[in-house]
Amino acid sequence: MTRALTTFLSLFESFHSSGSVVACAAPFLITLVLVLFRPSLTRTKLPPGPMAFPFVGNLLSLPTTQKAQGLRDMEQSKSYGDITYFHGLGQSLVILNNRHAMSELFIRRSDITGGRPTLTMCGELVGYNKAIVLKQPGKEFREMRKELGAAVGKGSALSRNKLLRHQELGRYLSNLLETPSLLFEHNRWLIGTYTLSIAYGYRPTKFNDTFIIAAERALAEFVDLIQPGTWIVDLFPFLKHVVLRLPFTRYKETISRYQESQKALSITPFRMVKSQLARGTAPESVCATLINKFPTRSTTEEDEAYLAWIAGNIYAGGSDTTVSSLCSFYLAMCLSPTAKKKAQAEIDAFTERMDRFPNANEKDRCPYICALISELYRWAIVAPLGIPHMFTEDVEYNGYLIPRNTTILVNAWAISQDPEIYPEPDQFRPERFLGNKQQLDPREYAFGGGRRLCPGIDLADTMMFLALSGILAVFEICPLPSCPLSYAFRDAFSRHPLPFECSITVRSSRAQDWINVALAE
Ligand code: HEM
Repeated sequence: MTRALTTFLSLFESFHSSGSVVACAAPFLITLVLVLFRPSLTRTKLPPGPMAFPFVGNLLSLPTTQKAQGLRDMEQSKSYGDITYFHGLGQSLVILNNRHAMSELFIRRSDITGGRPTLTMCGELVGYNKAIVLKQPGKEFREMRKELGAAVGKGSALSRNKLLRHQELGRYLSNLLETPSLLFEHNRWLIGTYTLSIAYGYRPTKFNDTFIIAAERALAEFVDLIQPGTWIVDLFPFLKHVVLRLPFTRYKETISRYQESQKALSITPFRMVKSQLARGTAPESVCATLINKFPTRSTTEEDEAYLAWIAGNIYAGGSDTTVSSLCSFYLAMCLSPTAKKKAQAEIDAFTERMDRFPNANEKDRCPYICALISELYRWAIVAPLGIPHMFTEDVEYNGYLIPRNTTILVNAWAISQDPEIYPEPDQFRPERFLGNKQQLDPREYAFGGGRRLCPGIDLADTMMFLALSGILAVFEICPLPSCPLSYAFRDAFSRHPLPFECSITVRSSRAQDWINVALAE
């Protein structure tokens, strides 16, 4: 309809310039068009947004950092309502400001909100469009999600107790005790080890493991690649043929460098497992299971990429995000001694009775620690604006028309801080998720939603549960009087607490025993 109206307006302009014939016919034409298009005229009302300027629209009002954007959108939601609309340079974007808009548009209309914005540079030119996260909905997307869900979702066939071993946790605790100042590096190592052993049966022994370094480089480049406004080919895809030929732009070198990193994250570990399988030495893993299940799908490079990117999503999607929650846990324990004491009492009762740390399938025996994990997902939300989706059709909402191909962001940060859902939202309070009157589970928005809901929620819960149980059983975590702590985060694609120091000491003489038991497993 928008196109019909535009065509009409340009027709009207050309008639207007051609003189008297039109002068006579114009009233008739106007009446005809008004009658024909009247319902659609009211429908084409776009959602409200900040003031627009020619050409750039109101894109300049888009704040640059995610936290600022979250804050600002909360402000804006008071003036614009549920949704805020940005447009310019041929692009349009809508931010869903609250839980109501999220469930109405994102979840109830998940049939048309499952697309991803097309990223020519990152997806097409560097090759990340083979990864689930950038795949457009369709048969292959559904199949990949199904396989990943079967591998890491609830009730997956893989034995988590075997893959996420206490031995790695014991090594983490022991290393952390030796060098507590390297807290963030130890956290990265533990989650890296967990995700790599699930994906490939691979267990790095040191921080500077070659695979972890290559994967981290690829993820950093991925973040660089998806930054809005960085790559001209994302705004004007037809330029991709031009920029590749231009001398001096270095596009070609950049693309091939990024392609190499992309393959180091996906194809290299895949081929490692493939040759281990051929030699009969492959440990249990998602990748080995996939190769055995689809023996004919790993002959061409295209097929390899398909399987490699099912397993590749585990490290790519699960490491940086879970590390963020694990780092926030230490911050929360320093700032909320009451929550820490209650969690320690729960884990002490477990370890005294069982003489070991809990296993992956024993979450229900530690409800306070599970509630603490939920509160971490809310209090220190990892992806404040989620990952952009795209409307695959025009949609009407509250009398507004949101055009097809509009990018959608959910302001998950605003939901997590809504005082009507979470009284005193800045307080860290696991009790919100215990008892009869529980508050909204943050898994309903902190992991995205609809058809693209994060497939790793259950795995993230399990990794967090194992890590937190061990840490709480063994360590006393306290703020350092010399280093004031603050609730401050590095704003990026995923949010991480800013580096901080805290005191990490052994809680009791038995703590060293628990570490030794774990190391010996
Ligand atoms: C605390 C941990 C985690 C957080 C906060 C998190 C958050 C998210 C969010 C917000 C999305 C976007 C969903 C959407 O577009 O609506 C997402 C997608 C995704 N996550 Fe996670 N995630 C976490 C852990 C994991 C883990 C452990 C895995 C491993 C399997 C994983 C794999 C993925 C994948 C593959 C996608 C893309 C899904 C798609 O595009 O269809 N995530 N995650």
